[in-house]
Amino acid sequence: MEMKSPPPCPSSVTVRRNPPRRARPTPYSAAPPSQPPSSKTSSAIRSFPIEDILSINIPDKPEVSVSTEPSCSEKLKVFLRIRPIVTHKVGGSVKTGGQKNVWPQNPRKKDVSKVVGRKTVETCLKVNDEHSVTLCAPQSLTDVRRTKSEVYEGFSHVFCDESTQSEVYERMMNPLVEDFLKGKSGMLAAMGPSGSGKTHTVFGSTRQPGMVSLALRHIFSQKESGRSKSSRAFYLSMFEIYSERGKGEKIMDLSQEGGDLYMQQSNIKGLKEVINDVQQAESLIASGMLKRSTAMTNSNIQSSRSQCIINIRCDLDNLDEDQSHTAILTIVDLAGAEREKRTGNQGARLLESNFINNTSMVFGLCLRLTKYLRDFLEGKKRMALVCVILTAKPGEEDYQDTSYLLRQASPFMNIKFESIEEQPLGNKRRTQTLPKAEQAKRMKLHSNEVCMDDEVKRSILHQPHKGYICHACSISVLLDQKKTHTIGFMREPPFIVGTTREHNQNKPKTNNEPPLAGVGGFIVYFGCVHTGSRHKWWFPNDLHPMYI
Ligand SMILES: Nc1ncnc2c1ncn2[C@@H]1O[C@H](COP(=O)(O)OP(=O)(O)OP(=O)(O)O)[C@@H](O)[C@H]1O
Repeated sequence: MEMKSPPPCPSSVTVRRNPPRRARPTPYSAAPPSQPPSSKTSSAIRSFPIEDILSINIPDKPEVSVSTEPSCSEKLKVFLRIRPIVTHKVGGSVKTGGQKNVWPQNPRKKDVSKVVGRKTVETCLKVNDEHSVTLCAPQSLTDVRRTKSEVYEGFSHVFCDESTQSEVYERMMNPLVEDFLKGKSGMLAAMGPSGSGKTHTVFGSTRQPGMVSLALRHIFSQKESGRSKSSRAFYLSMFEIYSERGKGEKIMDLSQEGGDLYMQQSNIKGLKEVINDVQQAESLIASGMLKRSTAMTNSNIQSSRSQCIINIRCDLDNLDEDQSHTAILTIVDLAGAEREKRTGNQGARLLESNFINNTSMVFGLCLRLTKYLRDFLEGKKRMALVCVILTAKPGEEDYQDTSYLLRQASPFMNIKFESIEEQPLGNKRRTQTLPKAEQAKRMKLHSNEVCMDDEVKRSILHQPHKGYICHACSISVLLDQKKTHTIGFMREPPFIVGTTREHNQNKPKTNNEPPLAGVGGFIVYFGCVHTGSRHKWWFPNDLHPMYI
């Protein structure tokens, strides 16, 4: 009898790196009320690293009304752009990587190997479809470490190496700009390893303008067509965050006469904003690019050595409704993550690399925490769309960089956040349709805030420190069972939005500190971007522990 031979062993196994998973819900229970508050409680809260974020200068009064419509959940948009393989000669050998002002002829082959010049270059990244890629380990690694190929899926869109700037713009940037023109803020951040095409995507070149130029042209073409009743004024600023020899970080205004900037309460002071027309805006970008710190590294002939941030601000005045509103479109070109081994950086360059890697990592972490920190990441910008474009290098020798990027970004795909729709400018505020009982519960955090009706206001005035709920973001200050003591803040899912400071003075200094002479306590700071208010709340030590 003829024996059938078993099927050959696959040389590589496909692993789905980011299968759709349900996040475990955050436990919704507080510590037992009987448990006395300890220093442990306050220190746990104090370790929540958002002190800086909370000091964002939020305007006292919101500029637009916020509806009480149920919020809808939105996904962080993550795009992947694969750079074409470029070869250049370094010391007689052909290397893949970035080369200044050399535009490769994109090969038409969709195979995993690409013919560049006379040399065949293996690629490590294969596009499966619009939303997924397979990362294939090079032969050398599969032999030694039995490294498997991995599928990464869930991207909003994968741009292959042949994609043009205008294709990327249409799919990724255009929705952001359209929303921005309607008064919604948004952010695009480009992240990826050094030399992967972040700066190319964001700024491009004269022949291939990038997202910033295309967005400006789009914005000004709308402005000139004067299609709405609103009057709009646009402003543009460009600055970089860099580190000199790894010592601290500095901010530099990249406008022509701009110099060093400094932070004041998380606001950048002295940043110049210009704009009248698209030419002026583009010349600011061009001169900013010349000023930006760049250097030659092994990965990129003109590598960005700073995080560059461009803000396009739009002040909308609705002539009919006598309302004004500000929206900001932020575009971030992050410096590329670098592996020391690959860049061969030393001395000052190495210190710079450490700074870049650290800030990129922190940015990555912030994005992972977006579902919690989104409000703070956005600062005063409401209802922002956040997009990330990952740029990847597909060369065989780029495997490690690309693998790191995809692994780091994989959790981004699952980030969802609650978005609360703003009413479009010019619409009258919706009237409250909530049941009376519910309305009574909805007390405001500050007596001078707007989304509060008179009934609620009266109840607050009578109980000025009992606990309030913000309509828009449902951050609430909880009361204990007798409704006489504040025991914490919560939200859906519950989380603390504040930081604490020991406060043992007998006599409170402000109205927010209830006059409980002789009782020590601590203060919780928190902010609400929807109502535009910052709050400070005092907790006596002998009250119930807080929700964490
Ligand atoms: N899609 C693309 N098409 C053609 N050339 C590209 C593309 N992406 C990048 N390049 C070229 O590759 C080189 C490196 O790109 P770029 O400087 O944009 O990388 P980067 O990610 O910003 O690097 P760094 O983080 O070091 O600043 C440049 O010469 C750029 O022109």
